[in-house]
Amino acid sequence: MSVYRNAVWLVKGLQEYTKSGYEAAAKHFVPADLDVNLSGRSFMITGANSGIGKATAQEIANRGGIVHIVCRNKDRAEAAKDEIVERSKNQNVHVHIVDMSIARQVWEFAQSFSQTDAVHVLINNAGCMVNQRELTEEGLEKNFATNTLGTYILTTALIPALKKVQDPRVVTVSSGGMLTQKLNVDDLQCEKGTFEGTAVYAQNKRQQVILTERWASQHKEIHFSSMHPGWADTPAVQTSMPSFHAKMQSKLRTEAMGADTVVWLAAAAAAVKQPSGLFFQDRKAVATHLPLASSRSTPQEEEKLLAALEEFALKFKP
Ligand SMILES: NC(=O)c1ccc[n+]([C@@H]2O[C@H](COP(=O)([O-])OP(=O)(O)OC[C@H]3O[C@@H](n4cnc5c(N)ncnc54)[C@H](O)[C@@H]3O)[C@@H](O)[C@H]2O)c1
Repeated sequence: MSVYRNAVWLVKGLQEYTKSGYEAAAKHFVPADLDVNLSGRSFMITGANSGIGKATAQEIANRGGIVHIVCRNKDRAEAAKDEIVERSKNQNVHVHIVDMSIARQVWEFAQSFSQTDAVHVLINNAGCMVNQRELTEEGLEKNFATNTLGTYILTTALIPALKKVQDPRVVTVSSGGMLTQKLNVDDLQCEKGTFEGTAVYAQNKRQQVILTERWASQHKEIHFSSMHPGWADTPAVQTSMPSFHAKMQSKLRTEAMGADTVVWLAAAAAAVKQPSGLFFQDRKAVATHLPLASSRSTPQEEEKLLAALEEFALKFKP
């Protein structure tokens, strides 16, 4: 089955996820959707010192939003902030230093942030594809800790604050790669079989899509969406997938093209006219399963994922 899924997905990717796929889709965009003034609205963006996250932060700052960038490395975060401020002339850009793979840090940050600041839109963008099985200082597999557990803790910890504001939204930057995976709750720490970074990453991205659906059904006051940015030329693709990057370089999207649907979901009025919980690509809700891929999970498997994440999260709650 995985050979079938990978083959169908690659053909789809070559048509849709590339720069030409973006240009074809963009012909149907409504440009006025992003003619918005975001002053007074607060956007938290994880992993915003580079790539899609930084391009998103720039677009939001350009429209007057209050931008909170959540990054691991202080120097890189400050440099990104300076660039965003310089280009947008918007001084309302704030840096927060958090390692999203360390559950305790994510908890502490979310709790202290919600005591002092408001958040209207949370953008879960930070992500990684670590190709060897590596453990965090808390003993968790690093891809899972960053992509799934970090996203889970930050989102659930901010839900009470999101419920206090007007038009709250959560956008999670997943990946079309998740289409190759069926949810697997039996090996969240990747202890069984051979470790393959791309598959582990895609499994985490599937988990993000399921979390988005679950959160949408549990918290009706908040608009949740997950999305695929397409294949964009970013540091993550250059370092984690060097041979894919070398082969595809001329066909990859720019970072701004990758960020377009994130910005649209975070800022456009049209986005919240769509139901909550869907998966987007190029400003359109798209299927979360390939045809005949047998990748659907049962409600019991999804409940098991949520219960496991809750258990991990509570273990590290300060
Ligand atoms: N570029 C693509 O083609 C593509 C395709 C599908 C999905 N994505 C997703 O887009 C998102 C952004 O990736 P990108 O391609 O812009 O790459 P990127 O490397 O530029 O961005 C990833 C960001 O996440 C940050 N990050 C990683 N681990 C972190 C941690 N532990 N704590 C805090 N921050 C951390 C990085 O520092 C970086 O700023 C990711 O979630 C990625 O999975 C990208």
